[in-house]
Amino acid sequence: MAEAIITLSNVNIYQGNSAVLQNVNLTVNAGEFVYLVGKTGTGKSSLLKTLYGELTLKEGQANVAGFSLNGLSWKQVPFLRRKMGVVFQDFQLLTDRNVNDNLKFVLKATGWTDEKLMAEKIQDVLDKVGLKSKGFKMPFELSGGEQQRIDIARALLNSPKLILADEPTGNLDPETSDEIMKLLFHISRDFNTAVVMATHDYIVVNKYPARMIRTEQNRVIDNATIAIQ
Ligand SMILES: Nc1ncnc2c1ncn2[C@@H]1O[C@H](COP(=O)(O)OP(=O)(O)OP(=O)(O)O)[C@@H](O)[C@H]1O
Repeated sequence: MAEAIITLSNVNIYQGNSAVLQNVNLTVNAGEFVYLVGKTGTGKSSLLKTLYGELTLKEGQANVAGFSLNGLSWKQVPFLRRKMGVVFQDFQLLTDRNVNDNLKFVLKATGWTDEKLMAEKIQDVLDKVGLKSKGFKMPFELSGGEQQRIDIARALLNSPKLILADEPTGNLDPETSDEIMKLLFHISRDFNTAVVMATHDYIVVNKYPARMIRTEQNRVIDNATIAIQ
């Protein structure tokens, strides 16, 4: 049987007192690639924030990467985050240190101490994103696409079962978007990592078809089609 990485049952998501999404039922399995689409303000980010513990789950049952979100305390959130990688459109590397040291900073912050193991892990993730030779580059020496790859490498540091990506191609030209999409599909397929990617980029969605869920009128619609958008 497929391993479920995300299971939401009868989940209601709020921003303040307003209900953004109601009665969300969703299962995402290991290695699955899922687009999250929907008009602006319909709750894509709120759903992702619930999944990574930024928005507290108030109603319903949720399990993400082996963690129950029911009654999850703020203290436990960092442990949940270590089980997933989160990729943002506007992630900034620390500008005062090279790529290796940026990645090492994240490893140390998530409890790694062994210098040799950290160096090996950094090489491993840079290799996975095709940037093995760029470890000594400073952030300003990297293109936008390379910076986004480093962000994906960062997300891979703790060998996550799940990657949540919020508009990862939002700032990129079409050719670079292609590279990032190929990389995300490769990660999902070859490392059995589930990827949930929020996007407005229908060129990308058309070119790289996958399961699609859509936020609309306080609901999440599974197996959505593009035509209705
Ligand atoms: N921090 C917040 N406090 C109060 N309301 C919020 C907050 N963040 C979002 N909202 C509201 O929640 C609703 C859903 O917003 P959300 O950001 O999840 O939508 P989205 O689909 O991700 O939009 P976009 O495509 O523009 O990123 C909107 O009505 C928004 O105004």
